[in-house]
Amino acid sequence: MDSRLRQSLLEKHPPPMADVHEPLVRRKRKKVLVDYLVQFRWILVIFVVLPISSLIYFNIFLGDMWSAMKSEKKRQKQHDENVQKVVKRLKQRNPKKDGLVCTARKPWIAVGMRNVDYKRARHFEVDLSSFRNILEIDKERMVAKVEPLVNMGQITRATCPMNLALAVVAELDDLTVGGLINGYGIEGSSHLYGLFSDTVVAMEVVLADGRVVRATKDNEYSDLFYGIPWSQGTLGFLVSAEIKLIPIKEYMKLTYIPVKGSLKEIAQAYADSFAPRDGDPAKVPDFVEGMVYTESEGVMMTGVYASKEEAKKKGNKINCVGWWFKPWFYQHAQTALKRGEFVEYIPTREYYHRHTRCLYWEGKLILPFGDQFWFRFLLGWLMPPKVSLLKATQGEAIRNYYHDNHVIQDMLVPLYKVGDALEFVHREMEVYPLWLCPHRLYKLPVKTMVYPEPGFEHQHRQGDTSYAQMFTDVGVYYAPGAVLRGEEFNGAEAVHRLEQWLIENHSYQPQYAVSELNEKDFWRMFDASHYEHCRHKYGAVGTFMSVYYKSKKGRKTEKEVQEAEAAILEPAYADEA
Ligand SMILES: NC(=O)C1=CN([C@@H]2O[C@H](COP(=O)(O)OP(=O)(O)OC[C@H]3O[C@@H](n4cnc5c(N)ncnc54)[C@H](OP(=O)(O)O)[C@@H]3O)[C@@H](O)[C@H]2O)C=CC1
Ligand SMILES: C=C(/C=C/[C@@H](C)[C@H]1CC[C@H]2C3=CC=C4C[C@@H](O)CC[C@]4(C)[C@H]3CC[C@]12C)C(C)C
Repeated sequence: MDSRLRQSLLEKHPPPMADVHEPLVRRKRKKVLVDYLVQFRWILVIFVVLPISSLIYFNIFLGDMWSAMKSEKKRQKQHDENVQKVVKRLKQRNPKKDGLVCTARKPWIAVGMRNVDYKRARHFEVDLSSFRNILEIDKERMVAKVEPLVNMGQITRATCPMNLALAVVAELDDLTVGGLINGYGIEGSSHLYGLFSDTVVAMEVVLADGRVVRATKDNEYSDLFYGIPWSQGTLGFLVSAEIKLIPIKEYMKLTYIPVKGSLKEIAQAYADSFAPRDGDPAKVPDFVEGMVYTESEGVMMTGVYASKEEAKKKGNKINCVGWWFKPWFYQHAQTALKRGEFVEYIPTREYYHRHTRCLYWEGKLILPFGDQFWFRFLLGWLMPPKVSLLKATQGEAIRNYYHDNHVIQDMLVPLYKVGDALEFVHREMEVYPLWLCPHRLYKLPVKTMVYPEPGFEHQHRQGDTSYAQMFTDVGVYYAPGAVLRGEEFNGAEAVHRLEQWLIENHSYQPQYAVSELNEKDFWRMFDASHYEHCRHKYGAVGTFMSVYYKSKKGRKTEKEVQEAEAAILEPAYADEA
């Protein structure tokens, strides 16, 4: 059918949403200045962002080396002194005139997408910038004790040479332990270990009244321990965390499995790649991720740790994906669609950070020729641009462009609903590639902000166990099909529909993303009961901002700031004060 005729028919008789499997047909959109700013952003990126990024990376590298050279005892001593500075700073706050408390980390430095508007309104900052040391690597307890600003690049550099790693190593080098615990963190090992916060053994927290406590699963602060993940730093300041380590080997033996079929079939092949239907644990890989390239093509990747002896055996292919001139990882994986299934050995640390160089596939939009051979060879060593510098140089126009004409969202959905989620995204957004990464969602002794579906354990669905439901992060990052075709797209509306879909399907959206949720819907998605219990019990109300206030999109008005500050006066809170 002629596309104009189809469009006018669709406008006159819009089909009911639930039946539509085809993406919506939309009107053409006129190009405006910001389209050109985005199109030619590469000029600024090449001449300003990339050179400064590499200087910053080098500087940070020297800082990490400097920190590593200090003795463990010295690092611990400095840590204790810095904790006392946090306590002192909190005590300086005058609740009558100072704003509510948050960290002093600048909005553009954080990796997330939300605008962090609460740091642009009245607030009281506590500087945690000196908390960037690995305090101890305890090989006997298999635990790493680290400060919250330790990042993923730093930790893998320290642990991989010892054949150890955090059980969940979030992918981008710049992600910090503090952000991953107070928010969410995930990687291809989360089908075994859960989210980043599930791998934490103990947290050292400074509470609103200046008390310093160590919370674990089973001590008197266990409620705080379970309350902190997803709380966005609204219960207290995390000043160190003890995190589970696992033994690893030098290489990841990675199998690339091409899949062709409908989105539902791709979802099934993805589930089969890591959750064997017969439940045989020997068939569960150490690592897994899926990439969906079109509505009918995907590649599933499963990894198993391998020793260097095995990797170097004759006939095995070693691929050092971390070299600057190598093809971008998502494009390399895509070749499986033409080549068929193949296996290769990737050095483990390079594997952990495989999407860093091209920021998943977002790098393609920022530097359209960044994936070309000549660029990779000549300038690839400068990649990636630092997310913080991209944010610092993007200006209001590009920032809004990303909200209106781009999607950066994750949908955390039960595994058996992945097919539905893929169809939803295809229909509403047509974003490709999509990232699939499974994670366990544990049944905990308390109902935390995110929790498995009630009664899931009686359904015996693929991937589930009696103690955890298998979920999947469907990562939706890139320009939607409509935008690529020059058609109209309303990012805010699309995100709103996505969030409603998530709520209706017992699914979650990480709070680093831009959200359109109002307060009522926020608390329909997340459970408030345990969080509120901790807010009251640990005196956070009236000192720390609330998690919805932090997650809410848009500049804060003076009225909103005052309301947030006045929360302590509300009767429910006043009783406890
Ligand atoms: N692979 C993955 O898992 C990925 C995860 N992400 C997301 O990025 C975020 C991490 O980004 P990053 O820049 O490291 O973190 P951020 O600085 O963005 O911190 C995230 C939140 O955690 C709070 N927070 C951070 N440190 C502390 C602390 N020591 N004590 C109390 N609260 C704290 C921050 O509070 P405040 O606002 O007061 O500063 C903020 O609300 C995560 O939340 C994650 O969702 C993004 C990409 C990939
Ligand atoms: C959640 C995951 C990964 C997410 C990444 C793909 C995104 C996380 C933060 C994103 C970005 C932040 C700020 C930006 C500045 C803009 O001017 C351009 C885009 C971007 C670089 C943007 C790009 C995507 C992210 C890196 C995991 C769980 C997979």
